[in-house]
Amino acid sequence: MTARRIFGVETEYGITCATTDGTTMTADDAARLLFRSVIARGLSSNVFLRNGARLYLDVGSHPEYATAECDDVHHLVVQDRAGERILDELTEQANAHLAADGVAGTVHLFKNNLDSAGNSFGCHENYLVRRRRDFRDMAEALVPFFVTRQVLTGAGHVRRTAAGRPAFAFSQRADQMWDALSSATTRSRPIINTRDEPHADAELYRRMHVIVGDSSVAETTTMLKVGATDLLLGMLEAGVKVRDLALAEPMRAIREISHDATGTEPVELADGRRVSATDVQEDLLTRVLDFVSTETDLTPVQRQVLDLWERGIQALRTQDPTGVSTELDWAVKAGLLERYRAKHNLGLDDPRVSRLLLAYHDISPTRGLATTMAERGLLARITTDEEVAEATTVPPQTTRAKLRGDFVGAAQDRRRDITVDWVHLKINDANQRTVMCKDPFAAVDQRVEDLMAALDA
Ligand SMILES: Nc1ncnc2c1ncn2[C@@H]1O[C@H](COP(=O)(O)OP(=O)(O)OP(=O)(O)O)[C@@H](O)[C@H]1O
Ligand SMILES: [Mg+2]
Repeated sequence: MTARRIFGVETEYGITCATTDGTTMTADDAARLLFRSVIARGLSSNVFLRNGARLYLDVGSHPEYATAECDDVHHLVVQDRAGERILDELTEQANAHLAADGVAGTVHLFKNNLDSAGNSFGCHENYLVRRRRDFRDMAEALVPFFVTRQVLTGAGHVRRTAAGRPAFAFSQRADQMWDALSSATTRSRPIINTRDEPHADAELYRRMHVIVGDSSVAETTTMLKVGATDLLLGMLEAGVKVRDLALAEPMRAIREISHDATGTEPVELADGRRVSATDVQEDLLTRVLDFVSTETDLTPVQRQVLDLWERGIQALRTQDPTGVSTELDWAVKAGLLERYRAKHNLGLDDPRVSRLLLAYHDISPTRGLATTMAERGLLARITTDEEVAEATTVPPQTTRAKLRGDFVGAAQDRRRDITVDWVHLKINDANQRTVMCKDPFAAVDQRVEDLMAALDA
């Protein structure tokens, strides 16, 4: 019933270079410095790594890490954290360069979605779905879920109201979205990007590309974000219809819901009913629970997802975040904010408060807050440092990522020139041998073994 699915998460990171000697360094310069060693190794700022992931610097200055394909939410969380470690290592190298050049500055990388100038960058989720004629219906049925899930998985944000006052909001991303469904990412920034690029056998599959999410710092928030979406998708793919939750104005609702820090103010549905984001989430969770009620082999992480989904709704119902205060980013941040402001008697718009909240997103274990908070029991973890460290070089073992990662690793070890993307593996020599891996579920492939053998030739 809950079929195996492929997922991957792309994270764009915010970058700044804080200098203390009056010199300035733009985000572009900092990003180029960050990628110096990547380019030196592979002659490109767009590389696939031996853990199967993609690391690149697109136009603009946001370094991006796209995890390899996973078929288990726990693995995905581990791979996503591995991306942070890889980028943190690059940050340390960049800082060592600066120090060697006598520049009094520090590069910071942030896992968030807004820079100080208000530019937005994303965290995209990818879900493999079977190709079917009613893809658009399914995507539309998911819109109310994506508009409302920010009350559980939003990163938390201090925004400015129209009157210029600071106020707590659920999401950094909600104000930046312009469309429910569209095939253009940059122009209209839709919730679901419907561009048809499956990175797989196009006759069988589509890749659902979700753009609306906030980047998550808490591992449990990533888990819930992807895990709940996966379960709901499974239910829709099995034929359960969700038609009665369509929103009257999704893009208006997404903003109103983000701005209502209680999660309980109603928004209007297409049928005229008025329900809150919490109501919608509770309704969807009830349907999913009903759908999986006869399921005997839910994975441990699926059970954790359902449990956290339920406790998140409970926290909103009771207006008491205690039960999720180490697991959901917005609640973790609200607690952090509360403690700090009580101690120092500061307003929400005090620059020290802004710096504190930003430090929650700083991926550095030394400069950022997350590592210490986890050590003090203020931030939940579901991975171990060992698992994450291993995932920086070892691909997921049960998907196509294994083929790619092993191929990249073998080529790196033998200093062979190759070209790789999500589907293709190619040796750049006179023969130009290429293998196409169109099945993202396949972790074993004789053709790839032959190709790896050809690396030794
Ligand atoms: N068939 C698939 N189904 C679901 N996810 C996939 C599939 N193939 C690859 N992925 C995941 O999709 C993500 C693709 O990342 P990438 O940044 O290359 O995205 P893109 O949308 O193709 O390109 P871009 O970001 O450059 O517009 C990765 O996280 C990868 O693991
Ligand atoms: Mg991308």
